[in-house]
Amino acid sequence: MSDAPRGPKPPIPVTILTGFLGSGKTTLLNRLLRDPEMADVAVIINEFGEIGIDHLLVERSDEGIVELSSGCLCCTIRGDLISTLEDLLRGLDNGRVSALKRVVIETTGLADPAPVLHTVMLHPYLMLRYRLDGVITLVDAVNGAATLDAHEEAVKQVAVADRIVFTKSDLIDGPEMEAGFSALRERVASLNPGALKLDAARGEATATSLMGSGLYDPASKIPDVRRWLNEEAYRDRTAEAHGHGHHDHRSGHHSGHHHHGHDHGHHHHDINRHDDHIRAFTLATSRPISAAGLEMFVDLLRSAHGPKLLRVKGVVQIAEDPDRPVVIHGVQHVFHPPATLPAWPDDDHRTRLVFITRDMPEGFVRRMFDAFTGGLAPDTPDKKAMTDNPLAIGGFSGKFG
Ligand SMILES: Nc1nc2c(ncn2[C@@H]2O[C@H](COP(=O)(O)OP(=O)(O)OP(=O)(O)O)[C@@H](O)[C@H]2O)c(=O)[nH]1
Repeated sequence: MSDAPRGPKPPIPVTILTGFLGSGKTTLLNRLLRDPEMADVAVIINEFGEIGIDHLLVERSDEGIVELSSGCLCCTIRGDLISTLEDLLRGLDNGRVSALKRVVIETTGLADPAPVLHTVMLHPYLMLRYRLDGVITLVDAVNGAATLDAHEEAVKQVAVADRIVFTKSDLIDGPEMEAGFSALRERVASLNPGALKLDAARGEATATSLMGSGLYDPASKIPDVRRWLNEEAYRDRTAEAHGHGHHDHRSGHHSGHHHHGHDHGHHHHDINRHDDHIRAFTLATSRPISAAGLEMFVDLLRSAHGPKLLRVKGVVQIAEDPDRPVVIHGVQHVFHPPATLPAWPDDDHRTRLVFITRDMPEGFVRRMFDAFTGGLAPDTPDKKAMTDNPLAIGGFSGKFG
């Protein structure tokens, strides 16, 4: 009965909002929900987290979906996340929900964000209708360092992010706190060089800057691979690590030598710091890989090393079809089905991948990729041996996980 075109509808982008307990997720959401940009966006929050949103609700509804005066839809998770996402689709399909531009899912503070991502990306039906756009992670400017020290999940939340928002920086007062915050920003940047960093107190955490961090910006026809990967940031970090010093992007703070923080870092001498397990690096090569080789590389990464992969994204040049790049996008062992772009967005046709890993060294990933592009170093096992037994690779001493 409707005039709507038949055939599959384009997938709805999903944004994950994460951040440790009390990092300010509800506060930020409350502010975002007043933004006209958030019209036709559905926000899914946990029952526990809804206190701060209550005063925005214009009506209650039995379905658990309410429309705010800004046009934003708000749902609380009544059953599980899957049924909430299905309810939204049902509402859209039967016209009860007039439009659904995007879904934002607020995760509980303690959570490892991966299971939420898995719910969306591995569900056979939901993955056809929803697509992961990006992950926003909130980091408390005052308590963030202690949280990163104490909780591995917090480190993971930072590592998987596309956008990082520093909250409560308005509470930073005096040189000691300034130094602590400066060290925290430095630490977050080395955990995740590519994510855009925003400061809530400076008004930077707007709907426009937070949403649409994925490759497919509905506003632009040509995917902005450069912006999405931001691999320059990874290279800058590597250069800094080799002694080029760092520049502080926050205006008025150029000293840059605060970050030793001996008096704040109780865990300074703790060799087991969670951060030390994390590596952020890029892999770029002008050697194309066969379609089958890429599939095996991704399969091997995912099946044997999934828990060690926090985030992987990039574009890959395929030997059989070098003019159309394949997009790779994975969070731990969950990968989006590879998508083929109609053309390269610019003159750079090299394979470019960015990785954030835990206990998986750069050299290991590089050798594994090289094995599938035929660029094997003479002293490494050949790719047959590797696919037969991925543990045979030199320098790797992990176990299947
Ligand atoms: N000064 C200041 N306080 C903030 C800011 N953001 C949040 N808060 C306060 O921090 C506390 C926790 O904020 P919430 O927004 O409830 O944090 P949350 O991440 O939703 O917390 P959980 O749902 O418990 O995980 C509240 O008292 C907020 O008022 C900020 O940018 N500046």
